[in-house]
Amino acid sequence: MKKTEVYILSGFLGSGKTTLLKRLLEDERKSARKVTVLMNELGKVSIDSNAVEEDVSLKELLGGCICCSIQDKLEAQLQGLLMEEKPDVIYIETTGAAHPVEVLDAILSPLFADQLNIKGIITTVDGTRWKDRKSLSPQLQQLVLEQVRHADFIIINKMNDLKDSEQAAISYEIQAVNQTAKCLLTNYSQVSIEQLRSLSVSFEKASQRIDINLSTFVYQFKTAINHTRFEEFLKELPDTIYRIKGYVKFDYAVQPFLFQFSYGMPLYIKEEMNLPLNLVFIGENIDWNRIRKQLENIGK
Ligand SMILES: Nc1nc2c(ncn2[C@@H]2O[C@H](COP(=O)(O)OP(=O)(O)OP(=O)(O)O)[C@@H](O)[C@H]2O)c(=O)[nH]1
Repeated sequence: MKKTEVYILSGFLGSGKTTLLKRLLEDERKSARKVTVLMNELGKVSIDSNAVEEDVSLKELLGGCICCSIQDKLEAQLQGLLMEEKPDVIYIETTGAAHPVEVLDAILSPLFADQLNIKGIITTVDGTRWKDRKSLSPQLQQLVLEQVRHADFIIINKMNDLKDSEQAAISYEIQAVNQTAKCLLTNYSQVSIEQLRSLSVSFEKASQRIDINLSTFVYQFKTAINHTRFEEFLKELPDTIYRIKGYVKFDYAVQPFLFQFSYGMPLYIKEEMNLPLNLVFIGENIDWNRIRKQLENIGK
């Protein structure tokens, strides 16, 4: 089955995400790909949705940030989308206040993780804002840093507003924060879809690499497992596994459990339906082959 490409557009408020989206949609119009845009804004009314022409399917998630309050809604919407529209590509424009790891977490539902090819996180940076970022609150400074740190492609925008020496200093600083991402200095998010599609750091490939920032991994248990052995496995996990979610079945119960794991804390909720026993992992610099072997041992 052909997987749907997903691009997450991240970046601080006003850094050029919508400008980038418009540009990419122009490019997509020349291709025959079926495109869907998921737009997430904090307010109840969308401001940017008129950036998208009528022939592109647009789903809006209003009234909250993908990563916090409307995660379930997003999951339902994505599921509907994949079943009914089967797009070739989905662009997700996040609010400028979203943390990229949380956004990734929100779209990686164990229900359809194996239908998506998450190509990566593209972060736009306003060059002047970056230069003056010390004037932001510590929390926002941290957010801007995280958006850069977890990106696979970084677009440093508003270059013309900066002197040559400032441009050099900013790109040096940004590359020091994230050494693996491709970095481009531009005006008005001038980047082509070909440049993005060539993103070598597709998350699928990432699961085989260990020198990368953030990567994901999906594992499916074929049978019910021993709960104690599973708990032992969790205790030994590296603390750079930020998140696991999915469904597990234990040998003492007929029904499966919805399993959630973050910051070392497991949570199990009884599930009435039998669902595929997919587990989705998100982590940083993880040897997923090792994790896979450990899981295979539990399943024996
Ligand atoms: N001078 C200059 N302005 C730019 C550039 N890129 C984008 N802008 C302008 O900056 C403003 C914000 O750009 P958007 O693309 O809406 O930014 P955004 O990240 O989607 O903003 P939010 O939706 O608020 O998070 C708009 O007025 C753009 O026209 C650039 O390279 N140079």
